[in-house]
Amino acid sequence: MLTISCEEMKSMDSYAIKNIGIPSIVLMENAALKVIKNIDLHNINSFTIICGIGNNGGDGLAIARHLILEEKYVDLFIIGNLDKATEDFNINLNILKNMGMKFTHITGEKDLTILKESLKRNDSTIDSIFGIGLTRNIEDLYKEVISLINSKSKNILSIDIPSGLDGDTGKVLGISVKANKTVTFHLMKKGLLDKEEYTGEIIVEPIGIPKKATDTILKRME
Ligand SMILES: NC(=O)C1=CN([C@@H]2O[C@H](COP(=O)(O)OP(=O)(O)OC[C@H]3O[C@@H](n4cnc5c(N)ncnc54)[C@H](O)[C@@H]3O)[C@@H](O)[C@H]2O)[C@@H](O)CC1
Ligand SMILES: [K+]
Repeated sequence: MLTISCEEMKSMDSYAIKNIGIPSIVLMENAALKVIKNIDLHNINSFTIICGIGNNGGDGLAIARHLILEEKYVDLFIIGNLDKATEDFNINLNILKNMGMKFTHITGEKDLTILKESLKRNDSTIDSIFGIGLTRNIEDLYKEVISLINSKSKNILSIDIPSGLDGDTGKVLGISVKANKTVTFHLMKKGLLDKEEYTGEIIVEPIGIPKKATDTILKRME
């Protein structure tokens, strides 16, 4: 099976956006719908969704929106500096705000208590903290959040990459989510191979990046 690096994924993303003209928000929406497709909506009715402030978090916000439209119960948590959020994250956060969706911004211990209760109560946890943008060891509040996710969740679904796993080497950067299932976008990432303990079942879902983008980048990086 073809596996790619985070760098190659970023290049394919940006080729599709810049050279082919697919708006990045379209790719994000496609990604969200592919995750929804892999959720058993007949048996899972309540979700705790934890979002970072990058595009992995943006995926989580779009997923939250579609679950709400499916009349599911969603507790939404965001961790990170909202002033540094990406454009696509903000588009999806703005939509949720306009829909009247409340969220807990995790900034301290009291928010961790709210998170813990949510994780214990709900059927499923969706990990949308970090994807291919994880660059360094996870520390502090992020570490506490991931530890709670691992210890209190009934079932964990990771978006693109279990948060904490290096997408290229598979190394655990301080701590990593231990998912039951990971839905990764476009192509298999090198770092997910043989990491069952952290990825759980891996599902690879195309998100609308044309073959021309993939082939161009693979040729460039030969
Ligand atoms: N149009 C697109 O670009 C698409 C992107 N997608 C999603 O976007 C993800 C990549 O998004 P980003 O590149 O924004 O990055 P991430 O969302 O993976 O990372 C978020 C942010 O975390 C910060 N960070 C990294 N390591 C950290 C650490 N140890 N502690 C605290 N903060 C840390 C980084 O500054 C980064 O901005 C993919 O994994 C995928 O889920 C998908 O929606 C497909 C489309
Ligand atoms: K993730």
